[in-house]
Amino acid sequence: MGSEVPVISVSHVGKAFGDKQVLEDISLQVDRAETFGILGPSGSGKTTLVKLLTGIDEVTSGEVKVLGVTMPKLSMLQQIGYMAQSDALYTELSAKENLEFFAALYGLKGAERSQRIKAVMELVDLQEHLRKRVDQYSGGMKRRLSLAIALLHEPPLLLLDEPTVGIDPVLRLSIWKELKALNQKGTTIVLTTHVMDEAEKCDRLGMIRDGKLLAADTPAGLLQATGSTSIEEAFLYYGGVRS
Ligand SMILES: Nc1ncnc2c1ncn2[C@@H]1O[C@H](COP(=O)(O)OP(=O)(O)OP(=O)(O)O)[C@@H](O)[C@H]1O
Repeated sequence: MGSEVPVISVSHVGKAFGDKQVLEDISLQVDRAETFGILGPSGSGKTTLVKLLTGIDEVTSGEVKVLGVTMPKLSMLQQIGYMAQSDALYTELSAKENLEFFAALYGLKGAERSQRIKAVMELVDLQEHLRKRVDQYSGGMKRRLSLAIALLHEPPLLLLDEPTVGIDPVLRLSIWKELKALNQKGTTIVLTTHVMDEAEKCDRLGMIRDGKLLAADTPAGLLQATGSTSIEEAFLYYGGVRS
């Protein structure tokens, strides 16, 4: 494991929008098959960091590498399944048409395409709504369809921005079960969350506040470092409420 190129390598990354510094000197690595959770108060820079990892945005300083390749790099989209915070769906099309559009983008064809569409729709429990137009979907259904699209091409890296918002607890559990199964097969997962019991399921957590990475450690390591008995307490220790 030690000799492998890290799936994600972030070195001294800064990001500014105009004169507003949003991320400052962030360095971190995520290894293959890790689940890395990004925690931080609203506006602390989590989405900005995820967008730098996808290559949608570009760093102002420092460097982001995914699987050894300096980002942004368009061809790396094949390697990444990205679920944005606001759903990027064609609402006037059916779920099936949305999935087919993205499948084509990822070069999935024929039987493999049909089989993947079926598998991901079953996973998010939307198989009965495949032909429904997305503008008739509820908010939670749209989140689930977005997750299905991120998983469609079985990418080695999943970048999920608040993946389970608006998803009921039962389905959330089954989605986590699947994420963990993907993990065991070697998929690397980076996600942002506000849900503390989800944070506990991550192998490691990065605590961000005001654009700075204050700590990155296992949940147990963070509890120990902060003298906390819960991740929520550790989150508050790192400035979860005050900014
Ligand atoms: N394109 C942009 N132009 C200017 N400022 C931006 C832009 N994108 C993000 N920001 C600012 O960067 C800061 C961090 O935003 P970001 O969305 O990364 O936070 P977040 O931690 O994901 O928040 P939340 O938990 O509410 O989603 C905010 O102050 C936001 O206003």
